[in-house]
Amino acid sequence: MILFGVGHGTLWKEFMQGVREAEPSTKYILKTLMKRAAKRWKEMPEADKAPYIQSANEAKAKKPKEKRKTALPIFRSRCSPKKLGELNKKLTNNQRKAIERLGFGSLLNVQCNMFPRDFIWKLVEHFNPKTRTLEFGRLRTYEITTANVARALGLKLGGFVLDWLIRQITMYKNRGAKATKKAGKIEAPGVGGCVLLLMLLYFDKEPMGMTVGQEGGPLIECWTQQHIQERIGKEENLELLDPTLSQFPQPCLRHPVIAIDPDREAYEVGLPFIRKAGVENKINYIQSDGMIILSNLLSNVKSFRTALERLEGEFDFAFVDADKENYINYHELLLKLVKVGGIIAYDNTLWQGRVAHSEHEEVEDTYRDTLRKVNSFLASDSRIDPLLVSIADGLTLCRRLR
Ligand SMILES: C[S@@+](CC[C@H](N)C(=O)[O-])C[C@H]1O[C@@H](n2cnc3c(N)ncnc32)[C@H](O)[C@@H]1O
Repeated sequence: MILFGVGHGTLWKEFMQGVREAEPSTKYILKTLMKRAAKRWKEMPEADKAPYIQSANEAKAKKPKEKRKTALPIFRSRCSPKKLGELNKKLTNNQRKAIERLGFGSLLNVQCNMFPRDFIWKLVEHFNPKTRTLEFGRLRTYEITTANVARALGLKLGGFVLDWLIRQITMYKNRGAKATKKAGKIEAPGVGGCVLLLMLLYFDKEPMGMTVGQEGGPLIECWTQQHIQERIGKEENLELLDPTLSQFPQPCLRHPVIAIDPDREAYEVGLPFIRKAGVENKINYIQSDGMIILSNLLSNVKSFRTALERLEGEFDFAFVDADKENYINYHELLLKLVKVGGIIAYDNTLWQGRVAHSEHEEVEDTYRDTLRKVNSFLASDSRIDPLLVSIADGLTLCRRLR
């Protein structure tokens, strides 16, 4: 919208005042008013525009633009139907024919220019590359076959695409979905392969009343952005969107157990005991970096919004036993997620007694200083009532006061 592109707050105010005075009983919707204001701006002689532009520029110079806080993406992917669509538009006829001859003609007709990252990430989390199935608890599993892939992408054979996808997701899971630092910036972990495919196949197997692609044509040619939005909307209505919540029986919804660790094997060490205790269905393991997940739970990322509404201030207890350098950062996020009166526990706060060594005593590990800082920070934080319990390696229990 031109009007706001140049920042004419003053013009808008004047315009609104004029509308209110001249048409006091008219109720316009904002969009209509904005269109009218934009038209007026367009028709205004340049000389009349000048003072508005000047005042907008002055206001801009006075107020430095605040950096928009966006949540860290959960994962990076090079899979982009939008870019593919843009590329397709630039192809010559000969190039298109060559692509068709190679058997990839359906990719020239890709309809979905949308990549719902959170949703796809959840499907990646639920995809078991060993069994080639999307697993949502024991009762909902969908096997992905090469024939499914071939149909979804309109290929003669889907084996190589599926093998590639499985290899990439296996690597992502084995590597540990850990954020990396590049040029001082935290980067979300990357997943290779055609991950969009997982979503199209899942929709095909769980259409939730939609008939897109049921004629049998390539799914990639059938699913448009509108279809995808509608289908995801249905998932939201059924409260299935967030697997964090969907896997729990109703009475546990308010208090799910979320276990975060980038190392799946570490989680699998405990799994037999979890199974023996019969509580596997109450634990949602997320293979990822703690900071990424906690900050996303508190962000406005669309599909996490449901989780936020339910989870902010809803946790009774949090246990932190990883990534000591981030304890203080976790603390800030956990103070939002854990309810007032709830407990946040930090492990290893005595660090085998080394935190009590004198300042000048030589020690060969960096965690001593880190944990000393953590201990002083917690001891002086008025939002909590901390208690350092001298069991095992030291466990600090913090009760949230406000
Ligand atoms: C000391 S072990 C935890 C042991 C577990 N709490 C227990 O008592 O059996 C530390 C774990 O933290 C995990 N970890 C390391 N960095 C992490 C991070 N950034 N986010 C989440 N977990 C992380 C490691 O993979 C490792 O499994």
